[in-house]
Amino acid sequence: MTTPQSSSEKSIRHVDAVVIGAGTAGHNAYRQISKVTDNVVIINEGIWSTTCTTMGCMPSKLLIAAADRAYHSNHSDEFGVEGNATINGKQVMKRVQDERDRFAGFALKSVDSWDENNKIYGRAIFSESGLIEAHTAEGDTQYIKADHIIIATGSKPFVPEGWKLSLGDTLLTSDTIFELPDLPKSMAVVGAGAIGLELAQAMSRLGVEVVIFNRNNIVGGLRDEEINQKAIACFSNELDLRLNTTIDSVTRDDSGDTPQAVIHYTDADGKAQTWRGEKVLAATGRRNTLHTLGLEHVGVELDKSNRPLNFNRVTGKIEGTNIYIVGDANAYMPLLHVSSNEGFLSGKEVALKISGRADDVSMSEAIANDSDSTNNSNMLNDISPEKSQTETTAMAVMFTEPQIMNVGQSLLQIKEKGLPHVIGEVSFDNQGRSRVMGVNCGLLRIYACPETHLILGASMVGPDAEYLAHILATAITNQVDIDGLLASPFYHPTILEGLRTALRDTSSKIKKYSS
Ligand SMILES: Cc1cc2nc3c(=O)[nH]c(=O)nc-3n(C[C@H](O)[C@H](O)[C@H](O)COP(=O)(O)OP(=O)(O)OC[C@H]3O[C@@H](n4cnc5c(N)ncnc54)[C@H](O)[C@@H]3O)c2cc1C
Ligand SMILES: NC(=O)c1ccc[n+]([C@@H]2O[C@H](COP(=O)([O-])OP(=O)(O)OC[C@H]3O[C@@H](n4cnc5c(N)ncnc54)[C@H](O)[C@@H]3O)[C@@H](O)[C@H]2O)c1
Repeated sequence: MTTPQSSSEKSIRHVDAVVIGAGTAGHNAYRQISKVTDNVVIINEGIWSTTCTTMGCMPSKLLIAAADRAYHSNHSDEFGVEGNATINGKQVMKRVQDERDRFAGFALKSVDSWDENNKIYGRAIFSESGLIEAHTAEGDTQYIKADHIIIATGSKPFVPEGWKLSLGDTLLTSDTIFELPDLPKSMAVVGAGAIGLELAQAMSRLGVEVVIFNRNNIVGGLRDEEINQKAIACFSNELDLRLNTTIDSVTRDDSGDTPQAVIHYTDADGKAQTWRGEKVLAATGRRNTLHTLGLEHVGVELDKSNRPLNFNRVTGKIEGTNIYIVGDANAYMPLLHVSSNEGFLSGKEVALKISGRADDVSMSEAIANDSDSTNNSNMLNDISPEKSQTETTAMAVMFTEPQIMNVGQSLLQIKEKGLPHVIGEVSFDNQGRSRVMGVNCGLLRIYACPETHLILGASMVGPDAEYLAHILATAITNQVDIDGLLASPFYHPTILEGLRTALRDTSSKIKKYSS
């Protein structure tokens, strides 16, 4: 519906709901709302195929898949299998791009099926009057008034100031690295977080000369120093990790045949050093863009880290407003499954409100009856009326080798809160199946409450960490205690038997604590 405004000559479109951002969170929210109304708009600048499929989770895992093939072909001598794999960089990148485009195609097919009248290609901001202004690529501005607003604007790579200008096209971010037509000869990866570790190891395994710089002595953002030290030890077996370094300046040298990136840095011993090579990957974090949206005009306050205040961690709703902020945009847990769940739940809640069913249908019933909700069933406990609303159990996995995983509360959080806890652990250095498979480097630590015997959290570097993460997150979510987990069968010989050893260690420490 379009209402002409005589005073300002503006044409204001009044909609039931607007979704800003067409990534995973925005797609999920839009799909739910469009089930109950056609009077919904989704505004998006840039790609419509989602960060995860196009420049995030999927292309990074495709690159890692190629890298692991290469690495194991060349590093199986101890098994009596000698190999000398040739890496065809162009074919590596072609498969990454072809498969990535296939995944992106599914997302775009869904977008194509949406009513063209409901899609606006442009950038949204809030005006002083509280209207949403959509600035389109053609230079038009559309004015929108919405009864419900879902902000799903994601995050962008953070690049230190001046680097783009100094490094030009020798600088890569996760937005550009998957577009390379071939593998570079050498690369500095700045940042040893999730993106830095995953991509540095993949590139190194594909024969690129890689060094990783990190400003502190922490890899993968680990908050348990023992796991951190173990991770550093495991990765140092194959990666050139330069931790505790300060990048003083970056420049570019165009004097030779190929442009060279140059990094001047101070190493861990305080010595001035220089690195030269073909590319620099800035993996120095991602930032949301909430501060650029004019949210102050609609009563949303942000903290120093650009996170919304008065925020419901389950649905993303800003209390006292009709606004939801979901996915990477709220900067609380910038992970795919969280973006997906938050987009779905906010969209579902808005759909129930629009259809006037919010009061008579509980969210759990709505989800149980929803054919799209299979991925979101873990949220049922969080939002059923019988239980108070709680946050999703935190879970993160890094797809390095060995993998890193964290679930529940970190050791740092537990200590800061002063919670009573014991720590049970297992080393994977000599664990049976890990040794059989030649993947024996790792450590798992489980933090448990000695009073309730419940798991508070866990951290691990080691093989199959992705599966252990899911088991432990399920136990935390469903409040299965240590004995409950130990009562489950563990097949022999599996890497998961390591989990049983850690649980037994936790159990014996609980007994000692209590006696
Ligand atoms: C290299 C890499 C690897 C990753 N690997 C994993 C992984 O293995 N597992 C995992 O769980 N997570 C992973 N992630 C994180 C995951 O990709 C994100 O958490 C997820 O994609 C965020 O989805 P979203 O919907 O919040 O945002 P996005 O998908 O980024 O969507 C936001 C959309 O909003 C648009 N937009 C922004 N501002 C505006 C505006 N003002 N107006 C209109 N539109 C706007 C953007 O252009 C974009 O289209 C990875 C990320 C990267 C970069
Ligand atoms: N497997 C996964 O789930 C996965 C994979 C990739 C990315 N992600 C998501 O993407 C987010 C962003 O990842 P990221 O790795 O870019 O960010 P991050 O915040 O995890 O890590 C950034 C790292 O860069 C370092 N750093 C920052 N500035 C630096 C500087 N000037 N010099 C040296 N080091 C510097 C930091 O100390 C930190 O170790 C993650 O938090 C995660 O949510 C998830």
